[in-house]
Amino acid sequence: MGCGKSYWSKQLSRELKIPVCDIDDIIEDKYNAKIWEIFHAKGEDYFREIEYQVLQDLIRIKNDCIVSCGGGIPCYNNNMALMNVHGITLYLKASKEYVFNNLKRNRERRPLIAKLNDVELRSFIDIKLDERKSHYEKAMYIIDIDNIESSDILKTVINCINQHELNRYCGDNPSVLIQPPK
Ligand SMILES: Nc1ncnc2c1ncn2[C@@H]1O[C@H](COP(=O)(O)OP(=O)(O)OP(=O)(O)O)[C@@H](O)[C@H]1O
Ligand SMILES: O=C(O)C1=C[C@@H](O)[C@@H](O)[C@H](O)C1
Ligand SMILES: [Mg+2]
Repeated sequence: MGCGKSYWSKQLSRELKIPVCDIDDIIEDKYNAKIWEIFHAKGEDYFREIEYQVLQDLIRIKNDCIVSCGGGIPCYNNNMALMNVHGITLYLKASKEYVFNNLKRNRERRPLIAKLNDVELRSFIDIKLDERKSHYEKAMYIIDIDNIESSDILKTVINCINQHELNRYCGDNPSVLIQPPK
């Protein structure tokens, strides 16, 4: 939630030349409405259902892409398990202060925090991150972004993906790892 998934996934997409699918953006395009408008008109339960549908659509299409999920996705339905089965999942773990600094700007675009003042926003982040922690931590990789220079975050994400692919390729035959290039 607010840790920079949308921001970093776009950078990652440019770097790896793999398309990015930001689930919030897909929903806004598909329903021709802003996320906050959907929340206001139809409520949160409806929004969680369409998030789930869009995630399933992305899985069905099976194109290689970088998916930036909404902050709530891992905590509803069986979304986290689905993402773990069908992709490589990374949690950009950020402290409450880091998230506050990201979210205090443009909060009107996020329906869950639009009407909160700074004190209320801090309290919301405090409660939500505690509530969501166990879901977020089911990701395959956890990157502690508070302790990484901003200029190194992308590199760390790419290293994680490469390492994952290498392990998957090698399976239980680690000798592949040490073969020199032909
Ligand atoms: N490294 C960064 N440098 C500058 N701005 C950043 C950085 N990371 C995040 N931001 C800004 O912080 C805000 C929150 O980031 P972003 O929207 O990417 O978070 P998110 O994890 O996608 O949130 P959500 O869970 O709501 O989808 C945005 O305004 C974004 O531009
Ligand atoms: O943390 C959340 O629950 C949300 C995060 C955003 O990505 C949007 O999906 C929406 O504002 C809800
Ligand atoms: Mg986002």
